[in-house]
Amino acid sequence: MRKLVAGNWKMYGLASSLAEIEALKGLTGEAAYDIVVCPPFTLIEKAAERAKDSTVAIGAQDCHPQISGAHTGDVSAEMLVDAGARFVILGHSERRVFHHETDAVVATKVTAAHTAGLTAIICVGETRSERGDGKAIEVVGGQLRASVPAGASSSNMVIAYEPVWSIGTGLVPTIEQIEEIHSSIRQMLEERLGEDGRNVRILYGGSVKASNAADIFGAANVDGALVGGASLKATEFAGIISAAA
Ligand SMILES: O=C(CO)COP(=O)(O)O
Repeated sequence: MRKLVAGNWKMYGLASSLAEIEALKGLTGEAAYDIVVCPPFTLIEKAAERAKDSTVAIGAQDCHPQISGAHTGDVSAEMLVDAGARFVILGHSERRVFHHETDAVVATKVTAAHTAGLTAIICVGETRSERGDGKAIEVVGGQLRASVPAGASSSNMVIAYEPVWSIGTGLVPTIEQIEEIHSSIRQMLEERLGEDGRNVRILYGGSVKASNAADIFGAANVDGALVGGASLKATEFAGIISAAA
């Protein structure tokens, strides 16, 4: 499967950071992979202009479940499309923790994203204590079943497995642990979507760097990466992308 490497800039990035996108455009000659950059809302339109006519796609990091309304400070999926986004990250653990987003809320947002024509990157992942209790597969399975709405398919959904304990910590699961979870996600997708479940890309996220990307991409059922910190530096991110070729 063609790999997808997505960068999640989180709450980092000013207009001056857009030079990173120029650097990535130079990489896309062979295009053996898809590249997505998800800057903060404020940079989406400018980022989309910079990425125009290249294979770098732009994504957002959240959207509101409704198409419009009296929701001060929120941004709808339709607005993201209007600004030039094609992807949106939904259900990231930082949204689940700091904004109390439940699986049900995530599912509603995914439906809103699909209605607007966006591809949703749906994040799931266990905490350190859940893994310690031997519940990683159960937790990830529960999140997946409840966060993926009707109408989701391989053409409008990507799954990102991001163990919470690995995000920003430098701790990375073993390849066996990654394969175990990714294969259970694949199985659930096939149960849910039939044959199309085989075509859904499953990304790994959590402390991915240029130095560990090749090993991670070599794991079974790993179809790319969702990269936080290392996506902020073009040379490091380019190293990760090259490992996907
Ligand atoms: O949360 C992440 C991507 O969404 C991962 O972050 P890091 O790559 O910084 O660990």
